[in-house]
Amino acid sequence: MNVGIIGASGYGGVELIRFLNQHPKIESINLYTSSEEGVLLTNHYPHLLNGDTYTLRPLVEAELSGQVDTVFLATPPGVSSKWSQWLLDQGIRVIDLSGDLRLHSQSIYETWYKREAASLSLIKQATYGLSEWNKDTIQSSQLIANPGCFPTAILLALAPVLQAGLIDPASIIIDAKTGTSGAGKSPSQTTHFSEMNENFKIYGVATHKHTPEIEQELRAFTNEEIKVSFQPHLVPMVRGIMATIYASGVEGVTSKKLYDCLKQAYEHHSFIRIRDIGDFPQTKHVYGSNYCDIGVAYDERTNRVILASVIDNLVKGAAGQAIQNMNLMNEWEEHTGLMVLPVYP
Ligand SMILES: NC(=O)C1=CN([C@@H]2O[C@H](COP(=O)(O)OP(=O)(O)OC[C@H]3O[C@@H](n4cnc5c(N)ncnc54)[C@H](OP(=O)(O)O)[C@@H]3O)[C@@H](O)[C@H]2O)C=CC1
Ligand SMILES: CC(=O)N[C@@H](CCC(=O)OP(=O)(O)O)C(=O)O
Repeated sequence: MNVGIIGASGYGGVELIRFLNQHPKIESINLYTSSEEGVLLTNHYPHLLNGDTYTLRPLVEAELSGQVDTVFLATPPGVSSKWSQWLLDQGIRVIDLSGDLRLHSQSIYETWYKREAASLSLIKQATYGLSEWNKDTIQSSQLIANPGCFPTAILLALAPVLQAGLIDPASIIIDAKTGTSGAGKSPSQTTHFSEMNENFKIYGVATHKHTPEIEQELRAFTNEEIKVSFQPHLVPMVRGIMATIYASGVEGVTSKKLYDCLKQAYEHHSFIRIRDIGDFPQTKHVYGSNYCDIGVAYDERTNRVILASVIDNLVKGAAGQAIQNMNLMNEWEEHTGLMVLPVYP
């Protein structure tokens, strides 16, 4: 299969190349740029040199038409709304890593993203690509809205226990930490070394754009309106997300019940690893891989359920899940090209 990456020179794009390069079903990887036509990507990223120099191609219709079967959009907000419909009309499948098509409601998108939403007809064609939960709809879809990095870690941990009715949906508090690569490749005052080293920052207080995405998708597991307190923090590391989730337990809940519920939900999903009771994951346990590791405990003293979920934001939170979705769309084994162990230490 021939794939294209729009936004290939960004962090998500480069991570897509790392995995697609060793994917057995991929014949060619075509890279597109809106600003650096003809430049060799390996000038920016020498780590990619393996005989292939990866020339960036201009982002114009003639360069895409007939050249690619599937396109990954690893681009800032607004690009997907501009390109997706044209690509679909050419019979090209689209996997969008941006947040443009994840929210069903245009007005909710405009409130949280502070920009114009994509057309309703485009939004309606998109399937939310949480691979472990939406396999059937992903398989029959031409357009995937790849989940945000925080929602991926959070939904994977919460979905089973909410569906099983083990926690009170009205009591969810999510305290999340992320590395700086989540902000993309462009330098900024917020993320540069002197600001981030030996520092820990709260941001997007009660306003983060992943809040409505989490709430929208949680509704699918409870059939009721849920509001969550979601609070991200930037920590001095490059990759990784840890979401620590607190919720009140329902009567009779135990650590064992919670563990059994998670274990059973992911019995047939090789990328989700549930830790034994009392054992909690760290971001380094998933670094560079498509795994999501989840630990759980019940604190009887406070009636609080505590879940900790870790992913690599660039892999399971972006490029890895996007490739997992490509695999599902093509009915290939979902782990094709993705089974690498985390880098450790
Ligand atoms: N980083 C992460 O951990 C995650 C990111 N995402 C989402 O994935 C998307 C990409 O993120 P990331 O790779 O980090 O971002 P980067 O800023 O690192 O890269 C984005 C790339 O998009 C291209 N681009 C910029 N403007 C345009 C345009 N108008 N038209 C076409 N291409 C454009 C640029 O390449 P060029 O100038 O060559 O065109 C740039 O390299 C974003 O929507 C982000 O929110 C989702 C989950 C996790
Ligand atoms: C550190 C940092 O800034 N992280 C980004 C998350 C990246 C992401 O998943 O963004 P999209 O929803 O746009 O795809 C943020 O908090 O906005």
